[in-house]
Amino acid sequence: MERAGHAAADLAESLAGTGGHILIVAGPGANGGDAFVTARLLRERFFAVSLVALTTSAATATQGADPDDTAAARVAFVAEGGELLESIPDDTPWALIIDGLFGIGLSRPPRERAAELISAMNALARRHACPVLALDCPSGLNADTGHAQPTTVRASHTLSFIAAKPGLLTGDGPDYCGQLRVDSLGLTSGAANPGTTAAATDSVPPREKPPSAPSAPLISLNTAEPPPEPAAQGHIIQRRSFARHLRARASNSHKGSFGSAVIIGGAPGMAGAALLAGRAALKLGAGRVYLGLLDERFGSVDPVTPELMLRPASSLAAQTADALLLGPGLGSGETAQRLMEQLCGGPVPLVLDADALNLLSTHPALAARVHSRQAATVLTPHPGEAARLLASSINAVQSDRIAAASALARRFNAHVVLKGSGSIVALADGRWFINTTGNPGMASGGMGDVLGGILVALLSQGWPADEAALAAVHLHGAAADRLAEAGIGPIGLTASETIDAARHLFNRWCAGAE
Ligand SMILES: NC(=O)C1=CN([C@@H]2O[C@H](COP(=O)(O)OP(=O)(O)OC[C@H]3O[C@@H](n4cnc5c(N)ncnc54)[C@H](O)[C@@H]3O)[C@@H](O)[C@H]2O)[C@@H](O)CC1
Ligand SMILES: Nc1ncnc2c1ncn2[C@@H]1O[C@H](COP(=O)(O)OP(=O)(O)O)[C@@H](O)[C@H]1O
Ligand SMILES: [K+]
Repeated sequence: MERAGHAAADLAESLAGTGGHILIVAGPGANGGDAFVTARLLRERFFAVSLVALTTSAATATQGADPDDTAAARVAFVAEGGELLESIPDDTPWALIIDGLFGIGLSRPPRERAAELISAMNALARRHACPVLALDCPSGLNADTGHAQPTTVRASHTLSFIAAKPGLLTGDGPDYCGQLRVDSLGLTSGAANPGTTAAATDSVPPREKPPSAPSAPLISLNTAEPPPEPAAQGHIIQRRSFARHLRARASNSHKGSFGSAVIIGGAPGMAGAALLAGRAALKLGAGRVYLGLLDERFGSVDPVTPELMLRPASSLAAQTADALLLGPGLGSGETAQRLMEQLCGGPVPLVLDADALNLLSTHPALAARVHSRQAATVLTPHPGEAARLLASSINAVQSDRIAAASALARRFNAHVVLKGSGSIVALADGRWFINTTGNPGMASGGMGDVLGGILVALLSQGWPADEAALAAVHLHGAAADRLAEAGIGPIGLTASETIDAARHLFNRWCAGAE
């Protein structure tokens, strides 16, 4: 706690500037303890500090917390002349607000005085245009799941202690955390999270690079259902998670060296989805890309990308493929269903997206077939598709994205990419990862088709399915981030532009240029 307070005071000092007034709100548990230590240290550094505690009675103040640490921090603050205020002083031009109300111990929605303090912090930050520093986790955000309560602190900066928590990186987390920074507090792996390496202290801007520690483990708290062995382990996806497959091409290679990707979809009115997937597969290096369109009126050539081999979908069922993507614009008619039945049992890696997932949710026999496949399967649902597959609601999926993705991975014996802000990749063996690349510019039509195309391209080039899923998700988001940094987005970013950016980045990664 003392170390947490020091780290917080250092950051607060840089955020508040000189001579500013700092408002600190302290809760009843150890998060409040961190706030008392921070307040004491900032007073020692001559800042004007106003500290408002949720409970001012020492007896109730330590309930549920580490009573010794929190009480000692409170006593030390008061002993050095600090005052516990009942309410937030009026008319103070706050330079910084520090939220030390709740951290990982939030156990119910904030109500009454707790909710009032959170609302006041948010309102004052808006009124004074001042930064809000959340200690460990913005109060009201579930640090396990990324689900925000209706009353949650909207921080501009979050300083998370020991390691990042999953809920800071997915769902509502990034919007409420602002710039995320992780301080390991000097703890080594064993102390932080047995069996993992320590988290780094690097600054993590929202939606961008995670801490650059070797494997950036996350503290996994209590995801709903315990997964099968090996024990579930949360990590942030980093390039090193799949770097061993990033390599330059051998000179003596030919198109057969990079596999055939087969993509089935494009029912009448939905050819665009399959074309986007096909173009992505081509530009991410598949040796040959066959596109089986259900809309047979479309013709046999895509004039924009004549390299794609367009075929009637039914004729591709027997085509030799090294990897298969089923679903972009597939529709849910009888032909789609028949093709699914034909192709699901095959011995090659299979990606199921979009309508293929919807068919899976309504046809138990197909689901059983997918579960018993010999080759790897990757499912790429967005939250709506995940909800249908789980016979649940989008709200339920979004309120615990890790649990939802993990449940699907178990149910279908597949690797699952649950898309959206902070995509979750849950692997069939129980491990799960959070992706921190990507931005809201990706909330545009066709972006998911591009992900499917990137994925099938990597699979056709022989990548193992688990690492292909991690790499495709990471690359897809990183490409969109690159474009947004260059002003091509987030507003108006298109799926087609993301394909070209992904190709550029992938080539640089494979060449070791970055
Ligand atoms: N575990 C560790 O090694 C460290 C923990 N630290 C801090 O400790 C925090 C966790 O401490 P705690 O476990 O005490 O948890 P918190 O301080 O997050 O909150 C727990 C307290 O809040 C109450 N509470 C929860 N939800 C409430 C609600 N909606 N309305 C009113 N009261 C509510 C609980 O009854 C309990 O008293 C971390 O987030 C971090 O800030 C740091 O000091 C660094 C080291
Ligand atoms: N706010 C966001 N932040 C990060 N990534 C996003 C965001 N919104 C969408 N994406 C990504 O964009 C893609 C959208 O996929 P999907 O919803 O299937 O789109 P479509 O059906 O139009 O192809 C997914 O990879 C998803 O993770
Ligand atoms: K907090």
